[in-house]
Amino acid sequence: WISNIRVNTQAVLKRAQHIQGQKICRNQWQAAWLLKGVTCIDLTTLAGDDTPSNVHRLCLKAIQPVRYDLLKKMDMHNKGVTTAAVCVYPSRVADAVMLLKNSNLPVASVATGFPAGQTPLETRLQEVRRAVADGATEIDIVINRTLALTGQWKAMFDEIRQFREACGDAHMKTILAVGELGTFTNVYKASMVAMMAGSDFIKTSTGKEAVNATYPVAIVMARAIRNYFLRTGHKVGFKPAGGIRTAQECLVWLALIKEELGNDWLSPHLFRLGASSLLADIERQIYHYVTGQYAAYNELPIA
Ligand SMILES: O=C[C@H](O)COP(=O)(O)O
Repeated sequence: WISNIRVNTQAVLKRAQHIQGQKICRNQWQAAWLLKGVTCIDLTTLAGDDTPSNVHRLCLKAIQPVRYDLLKKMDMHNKGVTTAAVCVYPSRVADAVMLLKNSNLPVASVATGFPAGQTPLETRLQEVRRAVADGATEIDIVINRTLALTGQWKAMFDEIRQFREACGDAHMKTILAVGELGTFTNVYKASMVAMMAGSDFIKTSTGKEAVNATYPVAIVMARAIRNYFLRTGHKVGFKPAGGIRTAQECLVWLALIKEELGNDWLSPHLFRLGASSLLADIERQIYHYVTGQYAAYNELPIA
């Protein structure tokens, strides 16, 4: 069944163009959608120079993602607006868990040889177990692109099953690294295999490939999620990640999810935006909505 899957490229591109070209909502509707976007962000730092202190700062930003006075002006100060999670490298999980221990915010860890996934299987499994032991309740694994590109779907399924087992109760998000899969057909197949192997979410990219989250690829993955739901009754989440930086892009992503998957997916349980610098622009747009002016850089703490 997996081998017979084919994707109509032209239809995908046309649909993506249509969604991208739609008018964006304005004023209070835009502010409300942007706040919804904030609650779906996996606030991320995945850099070689990460330290306990920049992870601490990230966690504080995740707890209070938009300035209190701005939320108060919108009567949203007591609605518990936080990001969905923070996402870090395995070595920084303990730092994030310590800072977030009094909040409900989950810590997500990338694992399995992120971003390339080119370490031995046992090392990748060990990395998952270690991140879970340190307190991560969400694990973002990367698939083995070698297996996908050589059509070894059953072997890929078996690997992801092992990651699933290593995750235990932690939610597993499976990163397809779509920019390295070559074709939409491979993206659809990889999505299906990842869902069949027990992924809670499928995620587009690591943020480290040359091409990351694009709207056409999102259409392909969303259709796979929808078809999987129709076949099994099981809802799998979707996480675009990599290169998502502006409030405008956030609005397009939300519109795409609403149209392709429906309102059930418009919640952090089933939708995440993986981003390291998107929040700053959203907060800037909210500042503009509330005050009528654009903020100077010193007026908004950096995410
Ligand atoms: O998983 C999240 C991505 O690595 C974030 O990518 P970004 O730094 O381009 O926002």
